[in-house]
Amino acid sequence: MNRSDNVHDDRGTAGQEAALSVRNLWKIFGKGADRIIGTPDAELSRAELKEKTGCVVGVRDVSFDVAPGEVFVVMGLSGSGKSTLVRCLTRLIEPTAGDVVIDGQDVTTAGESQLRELRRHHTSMVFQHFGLLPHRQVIDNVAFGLEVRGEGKSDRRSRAAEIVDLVGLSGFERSYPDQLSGGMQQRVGLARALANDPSLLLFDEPFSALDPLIRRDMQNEVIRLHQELGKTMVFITHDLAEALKLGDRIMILRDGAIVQVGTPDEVVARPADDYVKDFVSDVPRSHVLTLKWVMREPRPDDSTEGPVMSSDTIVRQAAQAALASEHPVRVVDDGRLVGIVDDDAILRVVVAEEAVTA
Ligand SMILES: Nc1ncnc2c1ncn2[C@@H]1O[C@H](COP(=O)(O)OP(=O)(O)OP(=O)(O)O)[C@@H](O)[C@H]1O
Repeated sequence: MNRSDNVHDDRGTAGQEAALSVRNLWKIFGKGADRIIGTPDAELSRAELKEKTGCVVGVRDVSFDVAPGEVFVVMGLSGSGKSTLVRCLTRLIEPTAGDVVIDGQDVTTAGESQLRELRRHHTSMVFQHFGLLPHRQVIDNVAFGLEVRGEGKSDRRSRAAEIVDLVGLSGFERSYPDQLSGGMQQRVGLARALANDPSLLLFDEPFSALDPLIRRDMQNEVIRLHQELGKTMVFITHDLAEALKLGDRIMILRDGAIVQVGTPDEVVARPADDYVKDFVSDVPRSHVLTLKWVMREPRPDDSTEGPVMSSDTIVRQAAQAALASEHPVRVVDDGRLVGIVDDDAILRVVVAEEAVTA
């Protein structure tokens, strides 16, 4: 397939070098997998291919770019290929075909030592099951990556202490993992991932095993850390609410292939197909949609006295002022009138949502 044909969405990197660039990535599990790509068998569905060859498609011809500082969420049902994809990025799983470039370095052709350097210095991963070393105190778990990298004890301890503080674990430096709650253990996981100052953080369903309230705290923690540190993040989840909360963009996978890539409001407003529509059907739309999706063209007879808002205002935030005014909202971007929002456009979103949640 022509490469440019398969780049679903590269707006995230317009005009700048991507932090992560993935092209035509495939992972097929099973014997003879590398002989399938490029043949008609590669076009078979996952079930058909398994039936015919015994091989299983984990990731199917996936291409995307992630911009520096972007939070890119990969979402899909169980078995859609999320974990396989994220593991292929640093070759914890060897891709069957395709290219991965991180910070300008070609991962797919990297030799052993380059790969080690990339894993130690450029990327870090946060796992669902924490992966902490049980016989080490928090401080030494956090410092572990620095130790592997060969840094001296006092340097790595002082760096680890900084990061422990950053993730809100001061006072627990000397605790062992089993003395901590699940949420706190995952804070250690986060701290360990941040300790080597990676440019790319990979999260594989990190909060799926946590209670809902702790999970919300941890999501807020990721948002805070992202605001403070500006790291590029690829975040895997099967939870749409989490995806919408964290993602600058969301990529939805089914059977290993991309179904849609878009901003949260795009995915909710224009689901690419019934699979995505199903996912977003019970999302509170007023919390996600912006005025851009509900405004209409201005007309010469429109009132000029309505409240002024930008097109990226969330409908829920606009609703009160919009409905309180006798005049429709004037949507103004960069000093230019780009649309009008009538009360009924707001009500359609809010009322439809009440019907869903009732
Ligand atoms: N080592 C393997 N050998 C064979 N098939 C595998 C292997 N690992 C994964 N698969 C298959 O690849 C597909 C994608 O699996 P993957 O674990 O990446 O999905 P996922 O979206 O991460 O699912 P989950 O949310 O359940 O973790 C599945 O059909 C899975 O059975």
